[in-house]
Parts: sequence; C-alpha cells; structure tokens
Amino acid sequence: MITFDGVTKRYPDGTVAVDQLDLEIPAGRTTVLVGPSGCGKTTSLRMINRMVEPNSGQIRVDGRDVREQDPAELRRSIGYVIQQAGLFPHRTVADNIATVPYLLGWDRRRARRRSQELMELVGLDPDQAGRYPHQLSGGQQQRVGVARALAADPPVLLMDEPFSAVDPVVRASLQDELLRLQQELHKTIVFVTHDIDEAVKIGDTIAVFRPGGRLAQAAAPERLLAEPADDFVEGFIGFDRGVRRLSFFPARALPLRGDVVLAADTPVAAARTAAGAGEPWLLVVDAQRRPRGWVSTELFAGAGAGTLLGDLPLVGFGHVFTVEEDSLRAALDAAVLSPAGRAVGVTRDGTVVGVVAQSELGEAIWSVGTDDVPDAEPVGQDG
Ligand SMILES: Nc1ncnc2c1ncn2[C@@H]1O[C@H](COP(=O)(O)OP(=O)(O)OP(=O)(O)O)[C@@H](O)[C@H]1O
Repeated sequence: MITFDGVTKRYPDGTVAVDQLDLEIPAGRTTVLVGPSGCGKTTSLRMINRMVEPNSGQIRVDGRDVREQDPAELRRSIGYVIQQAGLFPHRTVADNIATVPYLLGWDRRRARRRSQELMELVGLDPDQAGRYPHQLSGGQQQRVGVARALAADPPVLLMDEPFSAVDPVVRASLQDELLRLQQELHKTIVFVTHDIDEAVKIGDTIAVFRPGGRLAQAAAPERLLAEPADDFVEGFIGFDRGVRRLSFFPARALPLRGDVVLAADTPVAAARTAAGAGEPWLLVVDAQRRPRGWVSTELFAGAGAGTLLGDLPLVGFGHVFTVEEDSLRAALDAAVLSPAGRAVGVTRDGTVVGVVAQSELGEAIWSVGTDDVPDAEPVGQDG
C-alpha cells in the first residue's frame, strides 16, 4: 500500500503542483491517475520514488516513510516506466533490461538469464536481445521499458504515460499485455494517463485530479462512471460516460436470434420462408457455422428459388462480439459498425450463436438502470 497524507508540492517558482493530497493506493492493484494537463499527476508519481520531494505531508510505501529511505535504493526497489521508454540508446535490449540487476551487482550470466525471461514475459522475440533501441518499433521499445522496470521484481511499478507515444492499435495491445501481466504478477501499479478510456480499461481505481493539483475523486471505474462526484469529474469523463458504463455489463444476457442465421447451402426459396415478413437481413454461415456475410432480402428478391445463399454477393459481416466474454459496449460497437445494423454474437472459437439488431440492443441498454453499479471488472477488454 502507498499512502499520501496531506502531501503538497510547491516548485521553487511558486507553482503549486500538488495540493494537500490524501490518497491510498492499494497493494497488488492498478491505480490510475488521470486529469487535464498540468494538474500534478507526474509530480505525484515522482514523489513516490523521491525524484521530487514534497514540501509537506508524508508518503509511505508499506508503512515506511519514503524520506527514511536512501533515494537510490528506493528507486531500485520501484520500477519506473516512462513515455517513449527512455531506453539507453547505446545499450542492447538485453543490457537495457538488465540495468537494475547490474546495479544490484548480479553476475552477467544471471542478469542475461533474467533479460531472456523478461523478454518472453512481455512478448518480445528473444532474437531481438542483441538489437539496439533504434532498431525496434515504438511498441517494442515500450515492451523493453516495461521489462526493464520489472527486472529486479519490484513490488511497485510507476508508469508515466507509458503508451501514449504509440499508435492506437499498438496501444491497445500494450494495454492488453499489461492487464495480462498484472493478473500474473499482482504489482502495485501507479499509472498516469490523460486518457479516460485507458484509465477505465486498466484501472482498479481511478484518481481524477483537477487543476491546481487537487484530488477530485478516487473510485473504482464503474463507480466513477455511474456517480461522478461533481461537474468537473463529469465533464472530464465526457458526455459518453453512459456508453463507457456499458463496458461493465455482460453481453451474454442479450436476446440473440438464431432463426435468421442460415447455412451457405440454403436455397433462396427456403431463405424466403425463414426471412418471414419484414426481416431485412439474413446472416450466411459456412459449414462450421462461421460467419460469411449478410444477404439482404432485397438482394435475393430477384434471385432464382434454387440459387444457394452462398452464391449470392454477400455484404461483409463486420465486427463480431464474443457472447460469453464481451460487454454490452462491444455488442453495441459491433452493431453500429455492421453494414446490416446487427451485431453477430460468436462463441470463443468463432462460431455464430446468433444476431441482435440495434433495436433489441437498445432495449437491453435501456434496462441498464442508472443505479446499477456492478462490482465486476470490465467485461472483456474492450475499454
Ligand atoms: N520543475 C518544475 N518547476 C516548476 N514548475 C513545474 C515543474 N515541474 C512541473 N511543474 C508545474 O507543476 C504543475 C504540475 O505538473 P505535472 O507535470 O505534475 O502535471 P501533469 O498532470 O503530470 O501534467 P501533464 O499531463 O501535462 O504531464 C504544472 O503547472 C507544471 O507546469
């Protein structure tokens, strides 16, 4: 546990970066500090490892005042990851990762072995051990940064906007990796970001800072989205907080239609019967019940009765959601992005369970009351 007790930081020019901060950061969980630029997130983070010293108040890590500890020693016991990784350009990947083990006096062999282990853990190809940072992609560099911070197995990991310099796709995969790592390692992670979606995805607790370095609210993400403490927090979360909340409600309760899912070898005549009146779209699946595409009733109106659905030009089936794992938000996303306005629900191995139209989704979403605050982790990892 990390505790901030009435902590204030005033820089020499008089800027109050952090003002009377009281915050408890639970051990083994991920706490995300969010807020607009300049509200004191980085300063708060750096006070934990004494890169910045507070003017007043106390910070304790596992009950021990950080001021009682030698700064260099303290920093070796706390992993630190920054934006653009901050790797040493003239050291190989393996040597970058082994920075702290070398400082701790580990012999070369043990440090190398640890580098190898960590490369695997963070999803890096061990063949890249001898490369230099500039020979890696931004996402790979960030992985090296995370591996380096984990090298001496510190209980605490400070991460300052670690994924903000990479593109959204790489960023999402780095977030997924961090979630996976955390399930295995249970570190006390303090993570700074501007991005509320990132905070909701990876945080067990979110601490929202307001300008002037004051804490506006600290709560579990689902609580924060349901009950922002004031107008500032509500404004910061954004007007789409309702949609974000859907991440906490499972998609498995949705009513899925199977009668409009037809095999590719179904003749048009049979499909017409299945479609019934007013059903504008049918989903065509292959012999393994994997989605192949949509066929509109308009499209097959002119086709011969014996033509097979699979021989008609199909419209791409778009995105799918996994019924057992995903949230209402993922299902809504899939429906909105689908050319048929319908979301395709699949099992974990990709076979179609059924489809749900936007209108039925609307009803399910409507039934999510404003008072419902599930205690669950976000369903799936869809933000
Ligand atoms: N060394 C410094 N000297 C003077 N003022 C500083 C110093 N470092 C930060 N500040 C100021 O303290 C305030 C808080 O800065 P800090 O970097 O902690 O905010 P932040 O929330 O992390 O911002 P960002 O999201 O933009 O990184 C800002 O007004 C900043 O300009």
